[in-house]
Amino acid sequence: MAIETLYDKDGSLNALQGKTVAVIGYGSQGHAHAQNLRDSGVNVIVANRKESANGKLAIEHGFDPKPVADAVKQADVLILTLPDEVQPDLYKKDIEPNLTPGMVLGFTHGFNIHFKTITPPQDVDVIMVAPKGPGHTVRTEFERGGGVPCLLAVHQDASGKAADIAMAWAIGVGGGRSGILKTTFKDECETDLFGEQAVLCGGLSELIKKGFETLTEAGYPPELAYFEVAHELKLIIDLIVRGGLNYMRYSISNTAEFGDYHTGPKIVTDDTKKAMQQVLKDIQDGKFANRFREDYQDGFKWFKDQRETDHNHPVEKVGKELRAMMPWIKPVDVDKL
Ligand SMILES: NC(=O)C1=CN([C@@H]2O[C@H](COP(=O)(O)OP(=O)(O)OC[C@H]3O[C@@H](n4cnc5c(N)ncnc54)[C@H](OP(=O)(O)O)[C@@H]3O)[C@@H](O)[C@H]2O)C=CC1
Ligand SMILES: CC(=O)[C@](C)(O)C(=O)O
Ligand SMILES: [Mg+2]
Ligand SMILES: [Mg+2]
Repeated sequence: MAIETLYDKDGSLNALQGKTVAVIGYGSQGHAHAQNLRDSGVNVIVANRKESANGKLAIEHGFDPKPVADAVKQADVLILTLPDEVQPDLYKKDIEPNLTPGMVLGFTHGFNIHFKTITPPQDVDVIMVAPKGPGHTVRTEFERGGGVPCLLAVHQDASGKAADIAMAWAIGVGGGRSGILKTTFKDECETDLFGEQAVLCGGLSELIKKGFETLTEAGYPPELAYFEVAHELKLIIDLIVRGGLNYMRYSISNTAEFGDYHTGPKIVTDDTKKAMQQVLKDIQDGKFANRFREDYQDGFKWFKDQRETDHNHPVEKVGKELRAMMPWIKPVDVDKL
């Protein structure tokens, strides 16, 4: 079913003029929304712990990070860019008590509204602008004159202006340059969880790790394996981003294209698609959300164990060494962030 796609010409920043927007959480998404909106002429304040790396970065970027409750008291529009697992408790403690009629509660992912772990009062607007890209690229694309496509949704329209405010927000962060899709909190939440688990992050990480392990366990050098199954991915993805699978296949050799069709379905099989359908079902029925919350209540023990194991995967070690030899890609050592 076709979806309405909007661009800069379909809206304006007017609905945010004269308003104070508080970005709550200066992390991956928050630092981008705060700076992009400020660059777009919006009055932005930031809430974050001053002493953390993100708090210090906010100060470096010219903001004065405030405690959450203080920022809420000074704002007309709130943009919650806190971790999904943190939002419910912080909402109860610092946000809900300071909400006043006519305020706007904005999210960048529908998780807590969709799974009803946050239920706002009826007299505020509840909107979402969810970029279809990592927060750091929301900033870098904006800086280079582009923009990351965004999903836009209105969950509650107490003011009658919720859609205009959401559009001004989406335009202000650069979404109107590449496309703003009008959707619902439910569809954004379920498709985003599915995409990040089955394809973008979960599926892709396992493909890289198992491809690397297959080659190195067969005796090929780790450097060769890294370049083959990890580094070259961006070059392939860039072709797909510019011209779809067809352009990627146009650009690669006949040998590779033949192998693409010949072997692809053996790796990502019909059983893989059945597993994807089960993943989607577990998302839709809340099973994943419950698992995520349970582990959070348990101090994210399982999550931290997984993170530690993969942090030390051999592909990460050899990759760090090889990336350090390529200064033009601006290599990042996550251990130094
Ligand atoms: N990461 C991404 O690319 C995307 C994220 N989203 C959504 O954006 C939202 C934010 O995610 P993301 O940007 O990844 O989050 P991050 O983990 O990158 O940043 C979270 C920020 O919240 C702050 N924070 C955490 N706890 C508290 C607290 N108790 N009091 C004050 N500040 C706190 C952190 O500050 P401190 O540094 O002090 O801990 C940090 O600056 C989520 O809803 C996510 O689903 C949507 C699309 C993509
Ligand atoms: C970057 C993004 O879109 C994700 C994967 O959904 C996220 O970080 O939550
Ligand atoms: Mg996403
Ligand atoms: Mg996500």
